[in-house]
Amino acid sequence: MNLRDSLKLYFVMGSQNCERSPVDVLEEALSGGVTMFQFREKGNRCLEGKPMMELALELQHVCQKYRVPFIINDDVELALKMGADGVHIGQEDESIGAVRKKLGDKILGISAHNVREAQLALESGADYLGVGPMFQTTTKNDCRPVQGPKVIESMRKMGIRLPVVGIGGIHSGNVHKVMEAGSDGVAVISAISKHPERTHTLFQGVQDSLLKSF
Ligand SMILES: Cc1ncc(COP(=O)(O)OP(=O)(O)O)c(N)n1
Ligand SMILES: Cc1ncsc1CCOP(=O)(O)O
Ligand SMILES: [Mg+2]
Repeated sequence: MNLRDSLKLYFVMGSQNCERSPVDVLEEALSGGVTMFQFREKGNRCLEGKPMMELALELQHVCQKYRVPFIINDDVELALKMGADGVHIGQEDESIGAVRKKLGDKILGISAHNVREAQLALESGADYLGVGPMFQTTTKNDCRPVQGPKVIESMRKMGIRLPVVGIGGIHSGNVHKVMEAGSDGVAVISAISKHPERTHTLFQGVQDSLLKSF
């Protein structure tokens, strides 16, 4: 699968986001249509040290079973140590160019909140952009103000063709707005971690929007 297709339904999750076993949640999500996974063990009640590493390895194993890319949030050294498929970093994390050098040809995702950040990420070697927050979310404490799907529209208008996923407050009722703005897919935490059975409706929403755009 190429990267644009892998980004259709991108599940981001850590144990702090789950009300049940994260391994079971991921397994259900993957069987429900998730196309890419990011391990984001961060915030209140998150695991550290050996328990974090053990969980990461278990989740990586599940992704390998479903042949879905396994991405690590923030921690480039952990990603290299584990042989993960890539890393996602934000504007407050390590410099994009330095991370690209360390990663070689592994997948590098960058958070972008506006056209300028998107352009810089593109020039520094990003493979895809995570753009948000699209809508109000309570999942990330230090979230930037809501940008809305319009920011993806403006990136496209300015000629940025890099694969893009919208993130933040996305659920099956608003996924079409993100896709109609020109996104290749959506990245979600709570819409799946709290309700893995809704994965099908989200995936269907992405597929319907892609079909309509042809
Ligand atoms: C796909 C995707 N997009 C954006 C983010 C947010 O990254 P960042 O701004 O670095 O914030 P944290 O997730 O590290 O808190 C993401 N993780 N994934
Ligand atoms: C990690 C992240 N980055 C921007 S918003 C967000 C949280 C997304 O969580 P949810 O899908 O539950 O709104
Ligand atoms: Mg980060």
